[in-house]
Amino acid sequence: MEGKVTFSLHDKCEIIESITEEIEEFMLWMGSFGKQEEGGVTRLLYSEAWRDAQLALAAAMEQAGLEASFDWVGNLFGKLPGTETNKTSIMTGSHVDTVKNGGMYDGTFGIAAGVIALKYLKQHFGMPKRSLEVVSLCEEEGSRFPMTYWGSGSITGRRHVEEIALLTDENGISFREAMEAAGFGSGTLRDSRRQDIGAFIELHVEQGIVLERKNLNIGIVEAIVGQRRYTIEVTGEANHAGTTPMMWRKDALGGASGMTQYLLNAAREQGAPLVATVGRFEVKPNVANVIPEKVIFTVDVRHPDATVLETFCHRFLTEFRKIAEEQELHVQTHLWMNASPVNMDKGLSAKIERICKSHDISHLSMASGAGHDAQMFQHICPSALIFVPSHLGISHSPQEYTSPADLAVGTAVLIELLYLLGYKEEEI
Ligand SMILES: NC(=O)NC(NC(N)=O)C(=O)[O-]
Ligand SMILES: [Zn+2]
Ligand SMILES: [Zn+2]
Repeated sequence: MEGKVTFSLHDKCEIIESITEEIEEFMLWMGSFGKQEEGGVTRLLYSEAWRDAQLALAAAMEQAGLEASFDWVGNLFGKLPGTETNKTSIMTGSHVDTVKNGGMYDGTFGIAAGVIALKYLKQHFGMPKRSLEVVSLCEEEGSRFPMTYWGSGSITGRRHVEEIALLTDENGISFREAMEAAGFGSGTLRDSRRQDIGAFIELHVEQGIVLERKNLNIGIVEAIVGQRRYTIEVTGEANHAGTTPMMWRKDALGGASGMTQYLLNAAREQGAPLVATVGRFEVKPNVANVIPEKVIFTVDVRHPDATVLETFCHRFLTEFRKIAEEQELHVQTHLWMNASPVNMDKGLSAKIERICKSHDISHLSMASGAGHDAQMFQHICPSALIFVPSHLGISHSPQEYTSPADLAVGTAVLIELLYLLGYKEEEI
């Protein structure tokens, strides 16, 4: 194979043409696992839909000529073993889990593109010198349990089994129980921690509107924002809605809504790029004629600067305590996600830029306001994050959409990058 084929603009067009339909079909097929009546996709970690998707993906990987295997937590790998066995692996992929009633592309695209890229490379160039792997990461979103990056975190040593011991989902099912019911967390599977990854490349939909507005094909991510998530529990006193005068109530919802208003106003005041979200809000007992006894809600705050993020969080937590005290409520705050801002690898990003330039693919260096598995990998190896446009900038919604043509351009860039690293042994 050596020297037989080199990439050129002509080849790139051919690649795009030959994979456009394939990627579209793959995406639609994956979107059928966890398809909701409301139109979106729900694949929560270790659920039936999640398991069906992982098992079907394993079969698809084998069909594509890859060696498929699972690790202890349920990450799925498809490997094209390198002929030079002493070299570290080049890994690509993304997460298979979704938010509740989310889109078809978030996470899934990076896996689909990885499988198609490796299949293409094997068919056209045979076995690589350096092992190439595609990974379908078991969890990233934190949608079922208060735990994010469980897949990439387990591989990179940033998440540990002790952390899941006390976690339960909203139905009271424990993390352990769910993991074992799905067939994972057992001794027969190989340990998730990896020390042999030379580079990680994630292809993902932008989930924002920048690329589409600017009419560009590719985003090369320079940095990912820092992100914190809290669960806030406000406790008051349940009492009769008719007989309890307003000034003698301990209304948990009154307090929680004041906290929410404070948070959102403070975020607006602070201005971009800071963002704050209350995405979950649970009232107990949630009955019309009972003063709410308890409210549990989540806070998600993001900013690219760690100090600004820290200062803002300190400010709203102090105010939450003040509001609780004034209204004779009890407030408990639990920080369960604290991801620092991360810069992606400059060398890999420069390579991606070079590929785009050489093929006249329009591109932009940009920041990511969403969290990504690539930020976990960047802690252990050079990692890159490549975006393709999201139509109307909508994500975490059934309306999420990227055209097959845009997906194919991203996949073609991935193919070339993997080719350079795996077959041409370009230095990382
Ligand atoms: N790409 C994502 O949608 N990531 C999401 N999930 C995490 N873990 O950051 C998020 O909320 O940004
Ligand atoms: Zn997401
Ligand atoms: Zn994602």
